[in-house]
Amino acid sequence: MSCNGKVVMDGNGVIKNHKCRDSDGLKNGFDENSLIDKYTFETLTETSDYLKKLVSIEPKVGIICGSGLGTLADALDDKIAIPYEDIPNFPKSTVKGHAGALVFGYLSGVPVVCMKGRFHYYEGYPLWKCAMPVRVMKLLGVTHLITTNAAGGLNSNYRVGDIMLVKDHINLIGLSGNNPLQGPNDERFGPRFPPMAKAYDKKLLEQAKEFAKELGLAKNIHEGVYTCVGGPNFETVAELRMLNILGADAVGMSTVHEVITARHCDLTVLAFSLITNECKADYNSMDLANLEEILDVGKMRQTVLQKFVQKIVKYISTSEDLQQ
Ligand SMILES: O=P(O)(O)O[C@H]1O[C@H](CO)[C@@H](O)[C@H]1O
Ligand code: HPA
Repeated sequence: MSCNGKVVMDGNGVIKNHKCRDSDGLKNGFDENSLIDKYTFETLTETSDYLKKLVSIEPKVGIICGSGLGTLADALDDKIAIPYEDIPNFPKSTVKGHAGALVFGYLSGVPVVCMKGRFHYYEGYPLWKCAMPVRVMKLLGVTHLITTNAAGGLNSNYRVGDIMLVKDHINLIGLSGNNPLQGPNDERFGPRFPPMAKAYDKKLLEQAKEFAKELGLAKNIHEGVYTCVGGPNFETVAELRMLNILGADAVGMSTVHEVITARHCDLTVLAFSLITNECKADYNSMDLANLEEILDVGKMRQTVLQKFVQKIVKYISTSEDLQQ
């Protein structure tokens, strides 16, 4: 039975024509937008094998470029960029500020792969699809993930242009029952119940803080809690107040599902947010977040962030105790 866009229910409210109700399970007949992971290990191996044949670079570090941060990929030497639309099983980027290419190359002499453009839940992709490139990175041989984002600053000490190293997250979408790991678990990726209490590598975070100071960012560097909302609308004042109470320091619409997927398959993770707007939980505030401003802040910080990431990648490649 196929899914033709019209949902047909039986008398008990059970969907009859949905592909994911078929008996052939994970491999075939799955609805594209099912909440449950459809990419099998074999499907993702097909994707990584395609890339391995095309590119001889064997990346050690994966980098995900946040909104307005695509220029992180421009700093690579000997770049090879492959548009997402040419990669088997890859979704496509649909948001301004996210170019849509996988870029292989070298940073400080270290082989890396960059996602120049990520996938967001609000684009209509289920979380497992948003996060699938992380598993492809793992299959390519990546051991460390650096994931970046543009985020609104909830912490009243944060200013536009500051950088927040993510020390922890609140998975708002996950707590309400939507998680990229939902569905049957394939142990070849990782365990059924992965711990998430130490998702962000402490040593890498401390070192990144030192690098930020060396780059003159001592007053601009923070560590804090990131929370991911579904978007695409920015938050209401009441929602911002709630996020403050929950203990979040920055809010965005990405990253958390990538980190969960990365930790599930045992990648070491560093994440940072570029604070692109200050979230004022005040009905009289005239500051309303908008994409153009967010992208401008990315431009303003592009050179220093390229240097920052370069230093981190070099450290990863040389630090004995971070080797996996
Ligand atoms: O998280 P990244 O991809 O950096 O993008 C952030 O910026 C966009 C809002 O302008 C949202 O997509 C938000 O998540
Ligand atoms: N809210 C959600 N996502 C964001 C924001 C914000 O204020 N700024 C950048 N991404």
